[in-house]
Amino acid sequence: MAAAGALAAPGQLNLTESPYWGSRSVDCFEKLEQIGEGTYGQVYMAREIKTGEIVALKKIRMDNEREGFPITAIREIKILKKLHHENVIKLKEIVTSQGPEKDDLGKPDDNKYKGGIYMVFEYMDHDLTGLADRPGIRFTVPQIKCYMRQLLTGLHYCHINQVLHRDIKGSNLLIDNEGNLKLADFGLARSFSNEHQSNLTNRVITLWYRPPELLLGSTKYGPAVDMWSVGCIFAELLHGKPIFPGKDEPEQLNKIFELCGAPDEVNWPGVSKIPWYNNFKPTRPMKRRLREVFRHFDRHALELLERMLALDPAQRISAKDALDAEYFWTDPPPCDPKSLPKYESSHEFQTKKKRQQQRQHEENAKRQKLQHPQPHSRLPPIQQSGARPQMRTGPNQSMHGSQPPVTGPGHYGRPRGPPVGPGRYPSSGTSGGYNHQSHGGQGGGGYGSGPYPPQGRAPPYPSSGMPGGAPRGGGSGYGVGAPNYPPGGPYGGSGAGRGSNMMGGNRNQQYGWQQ
Ligand SMILES: Nc1ncnc2c1ncn2[C@@H]1O[C@H](COP(=O)(O)OP(=O)(O)OP(=O)(O)O)[C@@H](O)[C@H]1O
Repeated sequence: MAAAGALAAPGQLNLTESPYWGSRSVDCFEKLEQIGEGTYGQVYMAREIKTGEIVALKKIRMDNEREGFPITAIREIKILKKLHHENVIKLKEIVTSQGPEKDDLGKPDDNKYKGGIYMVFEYMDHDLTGLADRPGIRFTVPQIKCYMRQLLTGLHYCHINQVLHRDIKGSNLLIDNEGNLKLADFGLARSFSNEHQSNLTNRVITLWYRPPELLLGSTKYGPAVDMWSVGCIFAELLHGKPIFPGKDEPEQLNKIFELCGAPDEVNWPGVSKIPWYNNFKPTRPMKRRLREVFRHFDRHALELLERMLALDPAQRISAKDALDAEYFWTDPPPCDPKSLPKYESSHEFQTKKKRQQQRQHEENAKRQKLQHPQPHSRLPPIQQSGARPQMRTGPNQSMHGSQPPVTGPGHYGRPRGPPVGPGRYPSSGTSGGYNHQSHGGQGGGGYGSGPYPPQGRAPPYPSSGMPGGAPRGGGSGYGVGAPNYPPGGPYGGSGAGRGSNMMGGNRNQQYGWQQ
């Protein structure tokens, strides 16, 4: 049974501690390269000197000394010490650095005299975002089923152990070269209780994966919030690009309503009592269009997606029930993780960096060209007496005088920053709308134009993208019936929040979800 491996009685947590916890120095490890840059610190690939084992070291950022040890790190350590499952990242130990830390060249770094704390994790070769960003990657249906099943199994384990992850997204799903997928980054996770629902913050989960109940201001919520994010990832795997790439909270809600319909007391009993419902409820009817927009998906995939993307969290499918869905039990079956192809490591940080370097390189080449103009190699050379068009001037120029196209800004092009708040989100340009229909003159999806909730308890959403200022024409841009995305189409290969998509090279690529 798919779910069997995940089952563990609630409360049955392994609390055995490693004898090493906190007692060893980071000098027991040799840093090899940086593989991640998160909100809460850098992540390095490192080798344990004694054993040669490769691990990931996550440095806990202690920028703000006065606030002491960051609460996110305390939570992450506390929770990970309890969770032991093959689809949850393993925290092996905590190590410290006492005195001056060394910089990348091995010299003491003057700014780092305070000492540091590192979490030592098992090393994973990829994160899903980085893997999917590799050129030429194309996930097959059995592969998608395999990843989805592992994601759901890991999440089911968290949920029965009363842990909400609260930041499910591609870069937090780590994959090794044995095809194992593990949930990582429990910095926003927390325990919950089914009996006593206490108030929790609604400013969690990266915007594109954040469910409507949080966007509407709910502070009493449960595992269903993670299942919404899983639905977004599932749809992204099938569709080939993010389905709700909002640039701020109002736009995010608009995108959700355009696809999933507007919430009301009929489809979501109790919605009108959610704090910000009146501020954000659409002023015009919006039908649920998921089945229509994604009609090219496999029937069982669509059925499952419908249940993951239920607006009402009470009606949203649980991880356990999702594992029992027909989708996983009909042909083609999920593949064996071990049969998955092995790739050189790819983390979002590295793919972003490579893209940045490529862009830099192109800019330099352009600058060089401006300084030393040369005839355009694609145009017939201007005939000058005795002059021959210059061809290659250096190793950085291709035969044709042009560089391979860059697929827009880095994938998940949002700046790093707190996982909540507009600064973190893609700053622009994901407008577009469904490509087979226009919601003539909708001007932003018809939110009520009433006053926005005041700051404080109310949504601190910026006014951009709100009624009047909301992005016109939506922005979801679902390629109905067409699994590949023509360049310059409504999604315009670049300029969007993320140039390429989570699940494969770029937007023009075709994915293996069609049978
Ligand atoms: N165990 C690991 N093995 C390999 N790579 C890892 C590991 N843990 C983290 N990474 C890489 O580092 C990145 C950042 O890690 P993580 O998400 O834990 O940090 P964070 O500071 O919480 O980041 P964020 O701001 O995205 O929430 C991941 O996306 C992944 O690419």
